[in-house]
Amino acid sequence: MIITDVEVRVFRTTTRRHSDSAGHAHPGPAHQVEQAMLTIRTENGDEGHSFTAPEIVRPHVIEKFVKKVLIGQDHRDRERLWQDLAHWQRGSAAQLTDRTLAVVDCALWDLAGRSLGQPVYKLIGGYRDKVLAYGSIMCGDELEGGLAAPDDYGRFAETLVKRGYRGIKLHTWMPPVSWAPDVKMDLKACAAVREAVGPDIHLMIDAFHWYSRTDALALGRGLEKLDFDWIEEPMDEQSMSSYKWLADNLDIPIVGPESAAGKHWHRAEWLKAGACDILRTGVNDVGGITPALKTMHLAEAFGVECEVHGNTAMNLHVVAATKNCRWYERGLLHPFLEYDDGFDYLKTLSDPMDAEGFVHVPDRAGLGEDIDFDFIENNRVR
Ligand SMILES: O=C(O)[C@H](O)[C@@H](O)[C@@H](O)C(=O)NO
Ligand SMILES: [Mg+2]
Repeated sequence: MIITDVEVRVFRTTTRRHSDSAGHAHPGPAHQVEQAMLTIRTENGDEGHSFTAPEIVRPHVIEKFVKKVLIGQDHRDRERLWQDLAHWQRGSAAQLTDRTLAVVDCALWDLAGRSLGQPVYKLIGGYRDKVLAYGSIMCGDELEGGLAAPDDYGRFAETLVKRGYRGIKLHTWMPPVSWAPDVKMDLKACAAVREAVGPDIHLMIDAFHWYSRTDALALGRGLEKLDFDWIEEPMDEQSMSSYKWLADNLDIPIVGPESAAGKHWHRAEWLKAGACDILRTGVNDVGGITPALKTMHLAEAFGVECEVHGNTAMNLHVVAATKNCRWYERGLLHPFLEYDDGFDYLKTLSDPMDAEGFVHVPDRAGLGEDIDFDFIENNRVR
């Protein structure tokens, strides 16, 4: 049970996802990027693994913080280990981020599951073994035949419904797209999708994240006419009072916060302030599965649903172990990409979706990621 080692393996993986100057993903030519696998090992050889960007687990962070907290400790003491790392953040000169807490916490949960031969959601306390997914479409672009016009979104939405999705979320156009942001164009894309899929498919929007209150109000009012389920992150989430104002002025549910710092503590303040109608959490956003569960339970105590941000196994296990969440966010999707091709370092998908739109939680131990260790070793760079 005692942690004896923390190891980072950095390897090359091929992807067609490219980030723009605002960090949003778009399709492009296949290229190689570096990925890191964090491994936490115990005295009896049990291991837990989790994946992240190499800079999140760079040597300074691992040697100065992670190893100092973990080595010599009982790996089952996830709550104390998480609290110890979280308390060190304040004095870390902003070097110990929520992303690092998240990857360490996920590897500890994976270790617990693998050592006991149980899926993580069953260790937490399973609620379901499958969940409806919404297709989370990439931000708009200026690619011919991509997501460059409202009808492109409509056509793509039709293919997603044929694939089995019962919910679709649009990320509309944002800078650096030359003419974005544009509320009217956002509403045209949403109208084209509603027209294309009909009244029974659930629709949501994740809009430009820095609209003014009046722009966000105009967008929300337009979405109410299109019977959208929710509006997400249309303004800077650092202004909680703006979201309180928007929620007071709109009927369509407001979902948030996704990107605001402060983990479950700040999300408690959003609920107390009435700044959202549906809360939001995400394993990477709040620092792990441990705080994501705290957020889910906090929302449940207020009778509030909490939607989980992001795909991958870590978020799927949170959704599978909680009741007050309707969807799994499967994405990001684009007409030029085949999401079901997965990752070259995983042998099978962590979030397989059937033709009825249900994602099934793999019945594999830990987070259930079917890791291709040979691929990682053969493509390892350090
Ligand atoms: O680039 C972003 O803002 C996020 O990756 C976004 O596209 C997506 O993850 C999201 O916000 N989902 O709700
Ligand atoms: Mg979002």
